Amino acid sequence: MESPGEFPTQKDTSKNFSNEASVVFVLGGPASGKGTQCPKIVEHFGFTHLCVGELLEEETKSGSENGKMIRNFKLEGKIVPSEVTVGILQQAMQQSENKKFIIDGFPRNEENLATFEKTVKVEPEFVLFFDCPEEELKRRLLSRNQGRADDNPVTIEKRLEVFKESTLPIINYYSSKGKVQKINAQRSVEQVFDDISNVFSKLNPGSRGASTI
Ligand SMILES: Nc1ncnc2c1ncn2[C@@H]1O[C@H](COP(=O)(O)OP(=O)(O)OP(=O)(O)O)[C@@H](O)[C@H]1O
Ligand SMILES: O=c1ccn([C@@H]2O[C@H](COP(=O)(O)O)[C@@H](O)[C@H]2O)c(=O)[nH]1
Ligand SMILES: [Mg+2]
Repeated sequence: MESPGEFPTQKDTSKNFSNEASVVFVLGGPASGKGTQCPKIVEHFGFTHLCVGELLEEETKSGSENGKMIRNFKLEGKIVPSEVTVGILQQAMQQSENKKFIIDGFPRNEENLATFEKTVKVEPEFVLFFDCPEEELKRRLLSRNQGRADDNPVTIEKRLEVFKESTLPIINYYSSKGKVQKINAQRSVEQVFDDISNVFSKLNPGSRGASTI
């Protein structure tokens, strides 16, 4: 167990966030297109994109003990402990002027969700779910070619397993609450964004104030 000093400060932000932050979670299998579509949502709908995988990647460059641990977890396709991830995410939310967030690739499992609910205390307006067949995900992962250490055949298999075992239940949980907006992600980038635009135009997230837990 690392010293508490290793973690970013986790202030109780319930007062800050409960009345002003608006959150949309963006979930889907690895390479389903989340990182391709989120900048378009930023451009057209004024959200701030927080890609949790990238925030964790930045931490690996800090040279901290947490950074080393995160690098190993990512290489093994495992989900980083929630207190670390939520600490980093919460810090990014606090530092942002904009309080409308699309949170990409989180929550990945029950522990992530429970820690976010307990700490950040913001209920997502909805979950944008990129639905894509596994064969297409594998094809995209093997041809992404962006230098990601976790885009190798062994880690890809692990990430796909973790998605099915740990993240699909989170999507099903929000689905049972009527909060999932499912997008067919196996179409062109433009067609996928057309559907996303329809969802954001219809639901207009961020317009009614925050949803608190
Ligand atoms: N609609 C699409 N059709 C075909 N290829 C796509 C589409 N959307 C994205 N891609 C390609 O698939 C690959 C993965 O996309 P992207 O990085 O956006 O996925 P991701 O969901 O963010 O993945 P990860 O969870 O691994 O970060 C990239 O090479 C991207 O160019
Ligand atoms: O909430 C999260 C998000 C990501 N991770 C780790 O990062 C990699 C890559 O994430 P992408 O969203 O696919 O870019 C993922 O495999 C996990 O190891 C995490 O632990 N928790
Ligand atoms: Mg991504």
